[in-house]
Amino acid sequence: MTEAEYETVESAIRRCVAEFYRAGRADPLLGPIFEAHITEWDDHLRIIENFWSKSLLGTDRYSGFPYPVHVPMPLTPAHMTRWVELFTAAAQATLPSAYAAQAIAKARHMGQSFSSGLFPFRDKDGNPSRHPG
Ligand code: HEM
Repeated sequence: MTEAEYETVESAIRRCVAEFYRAGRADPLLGPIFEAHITEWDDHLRIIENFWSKSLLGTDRYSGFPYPVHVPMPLTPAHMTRWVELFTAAAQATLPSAYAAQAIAKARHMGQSFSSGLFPFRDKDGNPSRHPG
């Protein structure tokens, strides 16, 4: 990949993250959780850009562990579904199509794997839940 191609994808990632959080902060379900947990927005956006840079371009800019930060948040399966929906729309609107497909597949997979950790029980209707019964 040339330097110019690489920078094209990096700048698309920046647009993707900005668009995702523009929509996410305005979303009635996700917005309050973002606002409650994120105080340093510039730092957070850099971390998320670095996460996608590593995922899509194989850079070494991210070295964290995303799952544990989500455990204390009051998340439900509906939050995960909405997150993946908004991310899918942002990725399709901003990333070159092959990268959008790769990012969306990664987000869906992480959504499933977070959910299996966060919602190990079934509620009375048989839906995944954080609590038994
Ligand atoms: C597939 C779904 C998700 C993915 C791929 C994802 C990805 C990430 C990543 C990579 C980080 C950075 C972790 C770090 O600091 O190293 C993060 C942090 C965060 N995520 Fe998610 N996330 C997902 C779902 C959600 C949902 C549903 C919410 C709720 C609105 C959420 C809210 C947050 C917040 C508030 C932080 C910052 C936490 C902190 O710095 O203390 N995420 N996420």
